[in-house]
Order: sequence, then C-alpha cells, then structure tokens
Amino acid sequence: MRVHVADHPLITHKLTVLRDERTPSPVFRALAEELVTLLAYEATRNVRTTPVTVQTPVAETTGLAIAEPKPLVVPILRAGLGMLEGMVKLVPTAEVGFLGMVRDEETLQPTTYAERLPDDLSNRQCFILDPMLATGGSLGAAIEFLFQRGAVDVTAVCLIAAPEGIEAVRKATEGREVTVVVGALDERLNEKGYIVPGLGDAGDRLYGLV
Ligand SMILES: O=P(O)(O)OC[C@H]1O[C@H](OP(=O)(O)OP(=O)(O)O)[C@H](O)[C@@H]1O
Ligand SMILES: O=c1cc[nH]c(=O)[nH]1
Ligand SMILES: [Mg+2]
Repeated sequence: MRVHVADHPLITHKLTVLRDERTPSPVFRALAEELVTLLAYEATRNVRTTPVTVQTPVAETTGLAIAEPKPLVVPILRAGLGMLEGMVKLVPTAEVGFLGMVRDEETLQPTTYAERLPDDLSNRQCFILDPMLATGGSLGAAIEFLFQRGAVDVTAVCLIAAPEGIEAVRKATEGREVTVVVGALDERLNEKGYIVPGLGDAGDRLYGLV
C-alpha cells in the first residue's frame, strides 16, 4: 500500500480552519470540497490515459485523454458525500457509485447499509472518498468490497488519518494495489476511536447531528 501525506501550506491552512470547532457547517462544507480538489491532483497522478490527436489552430498534436473504462468515484456516506463535488469537478467524466457505511460508536465496527455500485468493476480504477480514516475499519471494508467486485486498483482520498488506521488498512489490503492520499497524518486515536486532534465527527459537522 502506498501512502501519500500531502505537504502543502494551502492544504494545511484549509485543514486548520476545518478543525476549528467554531467553523460552521456552510464553511466546513466549502472547505471539504476545496480540500478534495487539491488532494485529487495527487490521487489521480496514475489515472489511466490514452493518446489522442487534436488539431490546434497551428498544428496537429498528440495529447492524452482519460482512458475507458471511466474511473469510478465512490464516496462513503454520509461524510464522504461532502467530498464528491470537489472530486468530480476535477474529473468530470468519472462515474459515481455509493457505499453507505456507519461505525458502531461502542464496538467501532463498521456496517454497510447501502450500496449502489456497478456489479462488475473489473478493469476499473476506483477512488474512494472518506474524510476520516480512524481505526481503518470502514475504509478497509470499503476497499475489500470493491476488490470483491473486481476492481484492479483503489485509491482512497481522506482528509485526516490516524497512524493506527493507516496500519490497519495496510494489513487488511496486503497484496492489493492500494494508494491512500491524506491531507494530514494526526497523532493517534483516543479511547473513543476519535482522531486526535482530528476535527470531531465529520458527518455531524457537515450535515448536523442525527
Ligand atoms: O476508520 P473508522 O474507525 O472506521 O472510522 C471512520 C468512519 O467514521 C466516519 O463515518 P461514520 O461512521 O461516523 O458515519 P457518518 O459519515 O454517517 O457520520 C467516517 O466518515 C468514516 O467512514
Ligand atoms: O475522529 C473521527 C473518527 C471517526 N469518524 C469521524 O467522523 N471522526
Ligand atoms: Mg459520523
């Protein structure tokens, strides 16, 4: 598993505002979208392309187009939905599938409550969006779900990760083609499985308490 921790002052600045407990939902939503656009630049570095020829006003030239089959973007509901617009802005031809997952806040085990994905993901590049990689249970299960459907490689884009979660996903995906791109690698998890310092519950901060 490859891990890329973004090291860019713009990303750190936006993450700092996102972490601030005083930041209201509308600003939080705007920042989550902006952050994923910056992270998507790194996450799509190995997106598959095909040569195309175009005629400029001056000469014919060969460039690149994103190859078929189109990349599949998979936000993990709820919180991952807050990253979707930022990602498809950068890759407008991508298709979008959905996975709904929720972590039991006592056991910290994830369950999947919704799935709307193509049946066959063979030969597809997939990009999972989820702002928080805490214990890694949710992301590990989501990645495994996509590989079971035939995905060839999976890149996860997360805003904040805990070292414990990175290691858990690394173990759970051994031998798979997996990349994780994160905006920040935080210190640790607390006794409730929250990332420290983190930003609290990303779903609640985006959409309110349920
Ligand atoms: O790494 P883990 O320990 O599995 O925790 C991370 C998960 O927790 C959050 O979702 P949550 O279960 O709170 O659902 P929500 O997005 O609906 O709030 C987050 O968006 C991840 O999916
Ligand atoms: O810190 C955390 C951990 C799990 N889920 C969140 O939204 N935040
Ligand atoms: Mg939540």
